[in-house]
Amino acid sequence: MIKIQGVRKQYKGNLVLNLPTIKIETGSTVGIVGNNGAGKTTMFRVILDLIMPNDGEVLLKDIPVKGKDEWKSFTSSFLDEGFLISFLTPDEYFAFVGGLHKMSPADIGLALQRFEGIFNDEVRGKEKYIRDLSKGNQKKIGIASAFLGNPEIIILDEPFANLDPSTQIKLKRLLIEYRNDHSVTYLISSHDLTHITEVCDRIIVLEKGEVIKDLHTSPSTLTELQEYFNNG
Ligand SMILES: Nc1ncnc2c1ncn2[C@@H]1O[C@H](COP(=O)(O)OP(=O)(O)OP(=O)(O)O)[C@@H](O)[C@H]1O
Repeated sequence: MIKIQGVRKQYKGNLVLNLPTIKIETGSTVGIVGNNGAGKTTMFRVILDLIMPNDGEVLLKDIPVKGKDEWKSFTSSFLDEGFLISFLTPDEYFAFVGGLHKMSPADIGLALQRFEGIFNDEVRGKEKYIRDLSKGNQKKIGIASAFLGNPEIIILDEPFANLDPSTQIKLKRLLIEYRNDHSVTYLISSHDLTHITEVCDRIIVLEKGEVIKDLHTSPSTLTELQEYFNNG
């Protein structure tokens, strides 16, 4: 269970996030949508204790993220390329992240097998540094790394952005298949309403830091979201 309790974040007096109590059940897949500047990334950064809220708190499996470390062993994320180590090759980076989870090279290889289709022979076994890869391939490395170590909570900020259409479809399938095989809670932001409604069972719409809608996905959700953003 993820509990977000009255989180507010201000920058220079501007309130950019003003969340009510939000409870996210274990095993659910929650999509966060909203126009540019709505507060999606800020929300993820607060959840991951990368920035401090002015008010409120976040608990992951009842552990407050602020001041505790225990939640880090079951929570993983990829928000942006800043998470990568650009002077490593992809394999060196996977070894580094896998090492943090005490995974053997064989276990890392096994865990990455499900990403082979997504990597499309452009990521593993290459002697190129991450900094020299395309934005899309960098994103693939970050997303794949977030799945190392069997995390229980995975937070992905705009995972479909910068990926080619076939990779987006493969990623969508992978997210669903992984969820079917493992007990995982996802928090995923996206500007792609079709992908997000296909993958998520609950969708939260943010606007100027406020929750505008909190929907359980149904056959009418995509139309409802399209109408909402059409009128925005
Ligand atoms: N470090 C910062 N200093 C000042 N303002 C910030 C800072 N970080 C974020 N903001 C502001 O907070 C608001 C929310 O930004 P955030 O990046 O969370 O939005 P977002 O929904 O992720 O947007 P996008 O879809 O463009 O990625 C924006 O108005 C942004 O300018």
